[in-house]
Amino acid sequence: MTTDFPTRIAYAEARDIVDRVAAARRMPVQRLPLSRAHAHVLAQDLVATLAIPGFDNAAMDGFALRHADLSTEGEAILQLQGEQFAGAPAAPGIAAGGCVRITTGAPLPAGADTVLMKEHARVEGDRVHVLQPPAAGQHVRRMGEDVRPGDGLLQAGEVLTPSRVALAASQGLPELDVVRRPTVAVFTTGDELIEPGMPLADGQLYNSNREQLVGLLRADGLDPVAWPTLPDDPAQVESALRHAGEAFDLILTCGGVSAGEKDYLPALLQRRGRVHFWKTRMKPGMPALFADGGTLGPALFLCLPGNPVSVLATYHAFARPLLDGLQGRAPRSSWRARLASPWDKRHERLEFLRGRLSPGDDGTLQVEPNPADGSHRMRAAADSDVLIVLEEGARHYPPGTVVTVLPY
Ligand SMILES: Nc1nc2c(c(=O)[nH]1)N[C@H]1C(S)=C(S)[C@@H](COP(=O)(O)OP(=O)(O)OC[C@H]3O[C@@H](n4cnc5c(N)ncnc54)[C@H](O)[C@@H]3O)O[C@H]1N2
Ligand code: MOO
Repeated sequence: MTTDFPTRIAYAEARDIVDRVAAARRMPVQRLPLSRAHAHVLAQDLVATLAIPGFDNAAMDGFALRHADLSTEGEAILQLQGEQFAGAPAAPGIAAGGCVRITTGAPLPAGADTVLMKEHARVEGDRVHVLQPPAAGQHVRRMGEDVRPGDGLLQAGEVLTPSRVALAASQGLPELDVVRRPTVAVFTTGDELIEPGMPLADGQLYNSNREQLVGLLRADGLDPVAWPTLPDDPAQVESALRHAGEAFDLILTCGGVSAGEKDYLPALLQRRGRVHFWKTRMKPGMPALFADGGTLGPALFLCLPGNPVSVLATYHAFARPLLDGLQGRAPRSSWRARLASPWDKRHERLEFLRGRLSPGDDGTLQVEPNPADGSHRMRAAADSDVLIVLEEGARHYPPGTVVTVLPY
């Protein structure tokens, strides 16, 4: 069969296509209050306007003093001249030989340069005995030592972790420009599928991929909508996908994308959509198909194979990079580990094995491949915590080989 789209391509080629399409379909920017901006991809650079700390202040509860007053031989005794609490403007100043009671975060009174911890002092009336003299400048947090005005703080493309949202809050910003998250519709397909909780007849099995996909998407900060399972009926498949294709940014399907008599998705997307690629030289997940919706609507369609482990692998191989690209997310870090056991591939294709990560005796990460490598072996996926990426080409992997791992 001749096709007008790439097929049986290398994973790197498929990823290039995904990345290119995603970049051309970047999601719009929206301004959100901080409390709703969490976990979004930032769409602006953030430059500091405020110094943090905004003023010299105490790092400990105790007494603000002038270090020069401690230079006498023997135990210094200072005159208590007042109090300085957090939230009040800095006290006017300390006279020679004096000190001011101060709490953590309170501005340092003019002239003071050091804080004596409460535990290192003994107070008798208005006299403060210095039991353990602090070093010059000790327990003082200097204005601007963390952030200076003009510093670059955050960059577009970074994910807003709680610490980053907090950093924006510390600059007094009530809102941030973030990338709108893609809306995602999830479809499972196949007459054999039954929802958990319903009785199972001969030849049927429970739908496990829906929960898997919804969980993967939620863990990536998305809010997917799972549609009822599509029956193996081309008219119903077309109708449902057309409705979803008009309403969502991305349609994720699983099953019905291979060569079976009831695999209707490839023909439908060739007829009504524009296929970017179908079939990649990888295992599992070979039949995955990626397309523009065309007359099915403006959505992108990523059709994953039905086998549960293929869903896991293709989510990481294609869906996550696509979602990252649509949101302009900065590249994720790549993790590597040493194979704890040898592995021989039975083919040259790129392979995503399941494995369990553990710290090795020498402190480097080790990964133990799970021998149950069939794409229906869900239990092996549940017993594991990473996908092990074995590149296309090489087949023999001795123990100790450094491999890329994708944690899940
Ligand atoms: N002649 C060929 N046969 C197959 C090929 C091929 O190239 N030529 N590819 C094989 C590969 S590789 C895969 S992967 C599967 C993928 O097929 P489909 O995407 O069409 O998926 P289905 O046939 O619908 O389902 C496969 C398998 O997964 C089970 N399944 C489906 N959905 C769910 C779900 N939601 N929850 C749990 N399990 C599900 C389904 O019952 C099947 O057992 O095709 C090979 N065949
Ligand atoms: O490539 Mo299919 O996704 O293994 O069983």
